[in-house]
Amino acid sequence: MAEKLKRPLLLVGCGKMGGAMLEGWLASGIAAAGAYVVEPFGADAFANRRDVTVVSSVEELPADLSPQVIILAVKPQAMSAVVGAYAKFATPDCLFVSVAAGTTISFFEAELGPQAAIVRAMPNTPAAVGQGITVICPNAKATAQQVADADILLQAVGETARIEDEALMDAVTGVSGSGPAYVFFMIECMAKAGVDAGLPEDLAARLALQTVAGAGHLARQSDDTPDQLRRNVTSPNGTTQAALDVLMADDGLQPLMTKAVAAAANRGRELAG
Ligand SMILES: NC(=O)C1=CN([C@@H]2O[C@H](COP(=O)(O)OP(=O)(O)OC[C@H]3O[C@@H](n4cnc5c(N)ncnc54)[C@H](OP(=O)(O)O)[C@@H]3O)[C@@H](O)[C@H]2O)C=CC1
Ligand SMILES: O=C(O)[C@@H]1CCC=N1
Repeated sequence: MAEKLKRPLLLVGCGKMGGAMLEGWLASGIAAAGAYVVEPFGADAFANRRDVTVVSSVEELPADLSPQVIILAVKPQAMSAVVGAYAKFATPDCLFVSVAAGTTISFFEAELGPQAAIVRAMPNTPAAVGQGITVICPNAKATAQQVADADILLQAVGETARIEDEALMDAVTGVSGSGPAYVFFMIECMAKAGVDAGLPEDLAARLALQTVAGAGHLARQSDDTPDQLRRNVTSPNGTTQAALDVLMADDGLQPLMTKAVAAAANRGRELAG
């Protein structure tokens, strides 16, 4: 780990996404200056962890706390009730990173003040094991150093990409933010299909999980494209071809996936209010 934050990070909301990122940050050592967590009913998984202080409200934070980065990871629907209490931290040397789906940079500028440095980010839960991908989009007040800080922080839990057009964030959410759920569902579907084809449940579950994990690993390691890797499995007129004739039919997986991603992106736009 080359770079570490010089001042503490403050995580607001330590649920599934905030907790996944914090797990990754602690493992990477990036929060060497300490991490503070605000979580109303406590964050048991982090209560006794070194360098982590968990409090249940903003009022319980040390009066002299000067976080380098504040990560806002509460539900989009809760954000307007929560974020105002953090406006006191909105000085030029404090960066706000929001991971909330749909919630726009202009919303945060209105809540935190026009001087606030903000990065809107869309991570995903594989961050917990350092395998996430996060797309970031900064506002005009975020300095190059602060954007670099956000990048360092999020690279500690996986890959990052940057976009300038905030409107693309909803499509990003539809592909990678929500995407792990589609893959987990595919594991479930493959296992169920195996049981339907006569396999014992535990073997079907194991085959489905390792096949998805192994294929993902191969796709990443290989110089071949996913398309070529698919062809490598597909013997002419063999078993895979029979299955792909179903999955690649006009009403197969592609139109379904396009519809699913569009539904997620549309929901993101709705959450913007
Ligand atoms: N889950 C995911 O895969 C991803 C989620 N996101 C985004 O991350 C954000 C969090 O989602 P997710 O982790 O799934 O949701 P969770 O409900 O698991 O986490 C939100 C947490 O915030 C807590 N909270 C509520 N009010 C406050 C408050 N006033 N101060 C501090 N914490 C508070 C909640 O506590 P309590 O439950 O007690 O109310 C909860 O633990 C959302 O905005 C979502 O869009 C982005 C990418 C992926
Ligand atoms: O389902 C949601 O709204 C959040 C955003 C992306 C993943 N989970």
